[in-house]
Amino acid sequence: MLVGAGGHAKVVIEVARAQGRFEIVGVVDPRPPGPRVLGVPVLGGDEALPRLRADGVAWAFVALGGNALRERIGGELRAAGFRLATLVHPSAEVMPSATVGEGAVVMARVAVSAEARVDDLAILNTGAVVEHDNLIGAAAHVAPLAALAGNVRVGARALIGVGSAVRPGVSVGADAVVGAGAAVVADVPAGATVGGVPARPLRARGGAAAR
Ligand SMILES: CC(=O)SCCNC(=O)CCNC(=O)[C@H](O)C(C)(C)COP(=O)(O)OP(=O)(O)OC[C@H]1O[C@@H](n2cnc3c(N)ncnc32)[C@H](O)[C@@H]1OP(=O)(O)O
Repeated sequence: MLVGAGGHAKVVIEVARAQGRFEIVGVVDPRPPGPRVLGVPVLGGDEALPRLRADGVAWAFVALGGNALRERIGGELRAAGFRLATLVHPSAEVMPSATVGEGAVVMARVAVSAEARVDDLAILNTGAVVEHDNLIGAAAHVAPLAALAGNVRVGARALIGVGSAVRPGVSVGADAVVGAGAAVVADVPAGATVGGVPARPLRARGGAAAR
């Protein structure tokens, strides 16, 4: 069962189908765009969760792009007795010494290198490169084609924007945002928004949709 019926959920459904480990019985979303998402039925809003658990649905996945929201809903699902699935597209390369946490998704053509650690509820989006010894914090999001060199640390709920690059050994703090196309050459404080080449603090206006 998935929580969320938006664009991110569509990709998650495709990844789950390609992986072939889980049968998706339905989607839960209080404001779905329609009765089905890629053919998967919408089963209702949050009120449907206890019934699904009672009916024997054991596994859940939070298919929501917002990092803080995904972390919160993941905690609520666990408290309600669900286990969080780990979804990995078959075209992704996850080296044997790397680990990927519960509730995390690894999209198509992602590379996760030696001894990288990807914590629970993280998103590694299409084509991202997570090099050796990286630590990707809980509910962080590495967007499509972002490249993290060796020994990079990404804090919980941080967003590494599409197509950005992060220098070896750099730490990006919790809840920070790295803008699309940035080159991050120095540590980013928790909660900061940076962008550009090299990345500098931005006076971001905070549009949630842009994230
Ligand atoms: C499958 C998927 O879609 S996954 C989606 C992953 N999401 C992303 O990668 C999104 C990353 N987000 C961004 O890059 C956003 O532009 C943000 C978060 C950096 C800023 O967004 P907002 O807070 O809405 O800021 P806004 O667009 O109003 O721009 C504020 C200023 O920063 C500048 N700016 C915005 N983004 C960037 C950027 N990536 N690099 C450099 N400068 C930027 C703007 O030009 C503007 O400058 P000005 O004040 O001189 O006019």
